[in-house]
Amino acid sequence: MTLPIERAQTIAHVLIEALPYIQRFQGKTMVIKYGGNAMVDESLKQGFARDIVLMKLVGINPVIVHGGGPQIGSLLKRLGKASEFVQGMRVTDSETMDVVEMVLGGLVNKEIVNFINRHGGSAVGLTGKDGDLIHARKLLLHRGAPELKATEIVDIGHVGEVQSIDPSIIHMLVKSNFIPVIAPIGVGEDGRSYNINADLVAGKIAEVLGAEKLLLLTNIPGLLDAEGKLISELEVGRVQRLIEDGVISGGMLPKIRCALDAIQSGVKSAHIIDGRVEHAVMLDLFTDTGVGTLIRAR
Ligand SMILES: Nc1ncnc2c1ncn2[C@@H]1O[C@H](COP(=O)(O)OP(=O)(O)O)[C@@H](O)[C@H]1O
Ligand SMILES: CC(=O)N[C@@H](CCC(=O)OP(=O)(O)O)C(=O)O
Repeated sequence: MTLPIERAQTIAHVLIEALPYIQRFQGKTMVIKYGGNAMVDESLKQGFARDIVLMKLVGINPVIVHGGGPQIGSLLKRLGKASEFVQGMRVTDSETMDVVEMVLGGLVNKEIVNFINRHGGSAVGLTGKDGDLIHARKLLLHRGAPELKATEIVDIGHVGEVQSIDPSIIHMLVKSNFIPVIAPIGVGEDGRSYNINADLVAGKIAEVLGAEKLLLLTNIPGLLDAEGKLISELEVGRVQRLIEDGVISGGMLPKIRCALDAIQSGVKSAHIIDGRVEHAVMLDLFTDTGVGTLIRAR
């Protein structure tokens, strides 16, 4: 079957327009955080898988870190357990930790791996335990006002923060043309598992790999201001005020913090984008300003 000439010309134009971006990003690493809220339906998941396979095919190295908060929440609910969050972090007792490991390291991780492989890629799923990838320590959250020296430490159980990353396994996989798909579970010095917010893991992995971009796919068009309008480029100096005024809250807090840390540590830019938009990854990659909120070093 041959394509009508107009259709073939359109395809040729699109490919030519993508060429400078492909040339610019060839050989570069992009860390993509695929949030649980962005994994909403089959066609979006397939579109995501296709974007990742295409990226790899044109010589860009995608490294995926995924979440799965809503998926953990729904299994907990079926087990009769409520989800509780403090500053965007899930309170994680031992029973919840088992569920987190099952859902993130098992169901969600393997679903993403499977989708990518079904679309022609070669994905390999890992948790932070595999290849000793993510070393974690217990996260101590402070509640209160530090300027009043009135902070109180809140214990939220088996929740971790990244202590260090050993990227050897990622380098090995990327060199052999595999696409790493990483679940945000870390291991402590005592061998215990820690539940880590996926944004924080993605940020640290982007730092350690010296990634070109950190893409954070979520379920909102980007960072919104007090009026609900999209902030298309975030000035770093504005962040503290937005947090103090309560404009940035909940799950957006770790996202903004990790994006800022990443760009301060050498990642060229971080983008918060709407994973519910079809081919969000391609749209961001192959346009100058991208879609959603751009955060970049000055
Ligand atoms: N200023 C803000 N702009 C956009 N979203 C915000 C803001 N403050 C809080 N949020 C919340 O953060 C959520 C995204 O974080 P989260 O639910 O953890 O997403 P994900 O599962 O994709 O990591 C948004 O859906 C929104 O409810
Ligand atoms: C400590 C903590 O909150 N961990 C998260 C890990 C998953 C995650 O981050 O998923 P999303 O990116 O889909 O929100 C959780 O248990 O929900």
